[in-house]
Amino acid sequence: MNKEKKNIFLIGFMGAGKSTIARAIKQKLGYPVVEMDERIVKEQGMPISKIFETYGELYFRELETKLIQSLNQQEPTIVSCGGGVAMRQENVDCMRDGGSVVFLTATPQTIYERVKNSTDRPLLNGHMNVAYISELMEVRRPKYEAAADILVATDGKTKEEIAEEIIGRLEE
Ligand SMILES: Nc1ncnc2c1ncn2[C@@H]1O[C@H](COP(=O)(O)OP(=O)(O)O)[C@@H](O)[C@H]1O
Ligand SMILES: O=C(O)C1=C[C@@H](OP(=O)(O)O)[C@@H](O)[C@H](O)C1
Ligand SMILES: [Mg+2]
Repeated sequence: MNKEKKNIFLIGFMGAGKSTIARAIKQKLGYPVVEMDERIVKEQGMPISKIFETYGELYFRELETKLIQSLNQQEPTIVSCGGGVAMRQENVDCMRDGGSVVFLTATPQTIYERVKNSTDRPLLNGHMNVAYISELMEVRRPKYEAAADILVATDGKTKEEIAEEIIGRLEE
């Protein structure tokens, strides 16, 4: 692993497993995890859906940018990004400066199965179906791909398998 690039940023669509895999990598490497959504929820004192509802999406996006720019680079950290973080070039520049960027993928069907009961992903409110997930994923895919150092498919793999694959590929 490149010692200058200490952090591991997990990016990808909602439900790709960023939060889950961040914890699985922590189990293996012992690095602390920054869960971006969780930090923002704590700081704002309300769930993501409430932040969107009260202040709008742009406000949330600004909070994401501020947070990613403030991340402590002193010790290696695993960063579980929100699914929209890689859509802003300034966020991507910041991630690429501070670490390795890992794009987790899953098919729209897999994503749907993973998030269908979720009530705190406001972008999917009223659109909880495979067709919409597929459409939004295609819009976002070029940005995820451009931001990433490596791409790891997650369909049909356990979190431990995915974590090991990521660690192995980053060590190459
Ligand atoms: N590899 C996997 N296999 C099966 N279920 C998974 C896998 N990765 C994540 N999940 C499940 O999918 C849901 C969404 O995962 P999460 O980590 O919250 O995704 P993200 O942070 O990318 O939105 C959770 O219920 C999680 O347990
Ligand atoms: O893709 C997005 O734009 C978002 C993804 C969510 O995080 P997860 O990817 O962890 O669901 C959360 O940050 C917010 O609802 C917006
Ligand atoms: Mg998450």
